[in-house]
Amino acid sequence: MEQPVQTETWKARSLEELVRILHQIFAEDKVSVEEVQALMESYESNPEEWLQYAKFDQYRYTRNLVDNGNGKFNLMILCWGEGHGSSIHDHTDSHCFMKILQGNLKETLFEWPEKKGNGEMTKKSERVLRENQCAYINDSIGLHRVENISHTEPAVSLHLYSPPFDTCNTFDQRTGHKHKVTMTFYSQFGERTVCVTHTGKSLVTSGLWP
Ligand SMILES: N[C@@H](CS(=O)O)C(=O)O
Ligand SMILES: [Fe+2]
Repeated sequence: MEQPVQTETWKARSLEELVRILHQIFAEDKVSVEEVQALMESYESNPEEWLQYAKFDQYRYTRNLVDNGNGKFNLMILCWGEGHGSSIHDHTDSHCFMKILQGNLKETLFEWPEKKGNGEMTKKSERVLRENQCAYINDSIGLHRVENISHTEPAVSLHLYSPPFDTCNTFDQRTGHKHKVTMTFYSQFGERTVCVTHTGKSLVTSGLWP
């Protein structure tokens, strides 16, 4: 992704329109991070448009696929119950955009641990993302953990990953040790998915749960 000479300013008036413009943008050879971020921020969250994808779990955050971006990106809605959060993780060399559709999410940034490190991970910064804000992260910026710290309000976020990926690393905050994990979808296109392995074992995994 690169910065073009001129960045177009789009306004997405609905989730459907947002998806349509994203397809247009990602059909080009070069995609501007700033353009995608501004476009995602321009969409004013309307729950009527995304409620069909927002499926919550009582215990952990869920990942719900909205669109597979013609193979170029994955667009998904993440549902965070009160107190739900992710482990510290990377993004497998992809670009990650995260827009808040409802509530607030706290994002804590961490430095990559030393190769031979064996100690507490270094916190770089933290911030609270509010409704309609769109954040961006990639592996060169660092690692993060995302949390809904509210005890009373659920939170919903819209994530775009390009290129799509389904494995990443989670990190132990005390030791910096990493662990490769596979992520799955709790639902796809509004339908609940049940993941079954070749041995018939049902995978309860969906997100990067601590
Ligand atoms: N990257 C995480 C969500 S987050 O905590 O940024 C995921 O795709 O599950
Ligand atoms: Fe993330």
